[in-house]
Amino acid sequence: MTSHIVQTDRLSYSYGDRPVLHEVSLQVPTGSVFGFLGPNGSGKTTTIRLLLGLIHARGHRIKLFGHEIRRHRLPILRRVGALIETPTLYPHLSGWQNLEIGRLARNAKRGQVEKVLEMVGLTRDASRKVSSYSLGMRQRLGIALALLGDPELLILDEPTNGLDPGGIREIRTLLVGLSQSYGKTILISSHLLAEMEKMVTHVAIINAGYLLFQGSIDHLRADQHDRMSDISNDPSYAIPTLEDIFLNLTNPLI
Ligand SMILES: Nc1ncnc2c1ncn2[C@@H]1O[C@H](COP(=O)(O)OP(=O)(O)OP(=O)(O)O)[C@@H](O)[C@H]1O
Repeated sequence: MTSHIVQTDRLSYSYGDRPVLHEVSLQVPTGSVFGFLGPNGSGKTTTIRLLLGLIHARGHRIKLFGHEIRRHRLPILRRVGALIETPTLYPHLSGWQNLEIGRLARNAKRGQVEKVLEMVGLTRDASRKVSSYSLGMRQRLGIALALLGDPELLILDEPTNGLDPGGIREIRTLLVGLSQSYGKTILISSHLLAEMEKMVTHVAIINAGYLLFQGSIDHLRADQHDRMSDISNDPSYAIPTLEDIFLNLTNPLI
């Protein structure tokens, strides 16, 4: 098993003549819950689309599971489950039926539907029409779709967008459970720093297409705590929150 499940090497990308990513070298540790954090428009979705082979950056090597996506796209993508913002669901069908369609499309084993329903806590609601689901339940169903085929890596782009605090908490509990009980590596993009802080083990912080930091959240906190205590000359400076750190990285005081 490779120690980094996702690796990019100075990845840059432009839409036409407009550069939006600048030499981003991401390293996502296997087994981590990796928060890919940055404000709107910072380049998170573009990076994720590149990782999934949906768009291509000429001359760049992107590796998933240690293999280059461009050369081994299909076998790699079989090991990845992805959800980009809101899932495409059939509202007039039940949760179970939506998953069965997904299972057939992915050629996943029988029994997978029941398994993923249980993983996301939707077993009791499986026979209800999706049109009667809350937004949070729809997102969980989207994650269940991504889990069909038992992928080792889940890539979720802003999965909590539009959810109320209860819905966000449900997704957080679900993702922590998927990591701890099922050993999934989860790459999750978000601009909700306070929320991410409660669930991630590692972070990458991106702003305007530049990667400002990546590493474990403990490392980030310790590093920034030292920097901020130096600046304030007060060693008892409180442990900074991710929001403090983000502001400090994007508007450095020194
Ligand atoms: N298809 C496209 N054509 C041209 N420019 C694009 C396209 N998609 C995104 N962009 C631009 O690229 C930049 C990065 O966008 P991207 O969607 O990757 O950021 P993001 O961090 O995911 O933001 P958000 O959270 O708003 O989705 C933005 O300036 C955006 O306007």
